[in-house]
Amino acid sequence: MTIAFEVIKECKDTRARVGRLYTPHGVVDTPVFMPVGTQATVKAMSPEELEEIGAQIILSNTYHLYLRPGAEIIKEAGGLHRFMHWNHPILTDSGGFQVFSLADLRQINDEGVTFRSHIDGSSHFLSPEKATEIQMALGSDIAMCFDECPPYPASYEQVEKAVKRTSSWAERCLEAHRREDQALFGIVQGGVFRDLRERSAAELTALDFPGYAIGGLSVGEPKRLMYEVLDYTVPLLPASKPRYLMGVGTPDALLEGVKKGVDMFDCVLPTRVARNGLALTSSGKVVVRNARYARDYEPLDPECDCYVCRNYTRAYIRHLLKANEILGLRLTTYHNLYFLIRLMAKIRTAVMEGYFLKFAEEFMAKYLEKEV
Ligand SMILES: CN(C)CCSCc1cc(N)cc2c(=O)[nH]c(N)nc12
Repeated sequence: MTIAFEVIKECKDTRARVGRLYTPHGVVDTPVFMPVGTQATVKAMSPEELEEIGAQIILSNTYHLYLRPGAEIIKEAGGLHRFMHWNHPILTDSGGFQVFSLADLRQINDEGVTFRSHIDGSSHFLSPEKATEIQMALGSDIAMCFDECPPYPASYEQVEKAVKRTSSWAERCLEAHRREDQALFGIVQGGVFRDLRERSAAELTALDFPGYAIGGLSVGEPKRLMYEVLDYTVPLLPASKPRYLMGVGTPDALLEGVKKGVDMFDCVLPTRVARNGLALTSSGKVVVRNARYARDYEPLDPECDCYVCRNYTRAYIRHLLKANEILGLRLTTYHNLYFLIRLMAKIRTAVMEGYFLKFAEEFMAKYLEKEV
């Protein structure tokens, strides 16, 4: 069995649950936030710092690694874990989303997708089989099916077509998948249309994947619409298998997602906003680049016990960011990742000890009390 999941504790007044995901590279306590390492690195962080922060599993991308350095090089290097010196679980996204969002799309048909590389304009073709082969070469613990994620908004017909393709491509990925030590997760599509979500979930759960992602959300739709879709989509997925909400998210969305029964999350937010000098704190967002912090000798978050908040001030980090010093990016990224990973640990404790709903309400009251 490449992957096993067990529910440890269910919340009595919400769908939240604490679980444990057993993978070839270690155990993951869920709910879990997965830092994104698109090009085989979580930007500005070393693997040792990720371990220090408490990262359990990271994400990487088929599309990017196929284009550069190429799956062959990573395979020759002994696989993605050896290549990037990360000896814990890795999940790779299939490239479906990136091809649609990054590449210069040439053609998409039932066979696959022809596109021009966003790096050098060279022409490429990705199919369910190829995306699966690349992930087998990378050797991630969890591979994702090659799916079609429609934009938002999208017409019913467009989303229906994407559901049909996603289901047919999922079967082809399953057919092509040959690695015993790698789990393949299905991705449910269906946009914001309930009947299409039901159809996609039914067709994918019939294929009996070891885990399921909810795709097609966090693509620009209003948050309340995402929550509405989650309310009726999560119950369609088997309770005994992990549920992964792709591309989410912010502290409020993580809490809502956990409340609605989601186990796994990924988002570029904490690393991306760090590069714009924005820190996540227990009282809300701190845009530490702002002049108001020039003489602020407090830590990014006075309530945070991370290495950065114990040793550096807002004034210093603001100086580094304004001076375009690399350490500024590193310190802000380190803190933002720690903040989200620590939030997930607090959530798991709250579910285990039966006060999750109270914890969520108190956290949100404080987090949104002011845009600092
Ligand atoms: C670094 N990230 C941008 C990539 C990781 S998560 C990407 C991602 C995000 C979102 N929102 C939806 C989807 C989706 O529907 N399908 C796939 N395959 N990936 C998705």
